[in-house]
Amino acid sequence: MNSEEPVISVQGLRRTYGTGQHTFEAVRGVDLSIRRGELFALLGTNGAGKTSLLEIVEGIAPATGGTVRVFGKDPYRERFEVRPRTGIMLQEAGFPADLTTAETARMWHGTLGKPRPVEQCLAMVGLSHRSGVRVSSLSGGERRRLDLALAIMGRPEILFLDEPTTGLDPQSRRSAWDLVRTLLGEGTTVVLTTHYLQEAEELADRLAIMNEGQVVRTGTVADVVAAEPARVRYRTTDPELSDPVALSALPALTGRPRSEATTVDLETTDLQATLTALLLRARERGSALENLEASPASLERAFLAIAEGRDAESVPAAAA
Ligand SMILES: Nc1ncnc2c1ncn2[C@@H]1O[C@H](COP(=O)(O)OP(=O)(O)OP(=O)(O)O)[C@@H](O)[C@H]1O
Repeated sequence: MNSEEPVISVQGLRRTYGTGQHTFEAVRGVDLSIRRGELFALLGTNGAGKTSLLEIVEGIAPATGGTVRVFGKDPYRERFEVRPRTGIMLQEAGFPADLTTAETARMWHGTLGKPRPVEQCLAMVGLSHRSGVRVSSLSGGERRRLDLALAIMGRPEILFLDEPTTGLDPQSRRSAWDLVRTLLGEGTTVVLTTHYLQEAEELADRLAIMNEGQVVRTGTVADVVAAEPARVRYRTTDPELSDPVALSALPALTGRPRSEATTVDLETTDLQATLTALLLRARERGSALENLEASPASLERAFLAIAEGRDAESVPAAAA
């Protein structure tokens, strides 16, 4: 395999659950390309299809349609070649409850080719002091960390992390991020799903946002944020500064200005240009812009716009 080729390549991927009249298409034609050594984050609302997609890429389930290649191979049909090179942390692991942390780790260790030592893995996730404790007595966050320890034990070239930090306290979450950064530094490719947008902002080289089984946005965090407008809001009693038609001449607006009672909302692709023109106009007229708020675009806003069906690219630009 050429080193320039993506380590994961997904084309036209579909996954349907059920048969006959009761089918549900959870993944509806997804294309993705993930490069060696990057962290790729998969974001989306509950039920968007992230896990359904990941399970196919992980080789756990077959695709209903389309193609997936991991290291240039089919991860489901050629599972025995692909699986030893990957590490998977599922949303729920299901360990035998009566084994201790160390026994669980040793059991998993025995199934791997060139594993990291058990003690090293437990230390990497901060669980050394819980080695002798039964899994049933671990806290939810400690179980997530044990999951992570097992996922990295086989020195995977690709690590799949499905909501790895759910249930972790803020300090443990940051420790997990540090561990992921260390693994990235060693050349590991990481595919992450998360509902913590800050996690994606901190870690992701590139990301995709899924909605209703499709990828609706992909790129770096900066690319995705750039597609989302900034917002300006103020209150005024000046009819000229609250008239949507008069305001439409302001530069860089996306969508039509909205005015309700005395509150005005604007969206812009260039916050500075719009604000400058607006403030000059207010000064010329001797009018006050009360409670003036200007908020730049963010990943959270881009996500919410997609989740609420207000996808930025589908909003028509205002007439200049
Ligand atoms: N075995 C199944 N049979 C039928 N429908 C399923 C099955 N598994 C998942 N689904 C449906 O497929 C859709 C996608 O589910 P999936 O778990 O992939 O979403 P997700 O993006 O991972 O969500 P979450 O963020 O909540 O984990 C959901 O509507 C879900 O109800």
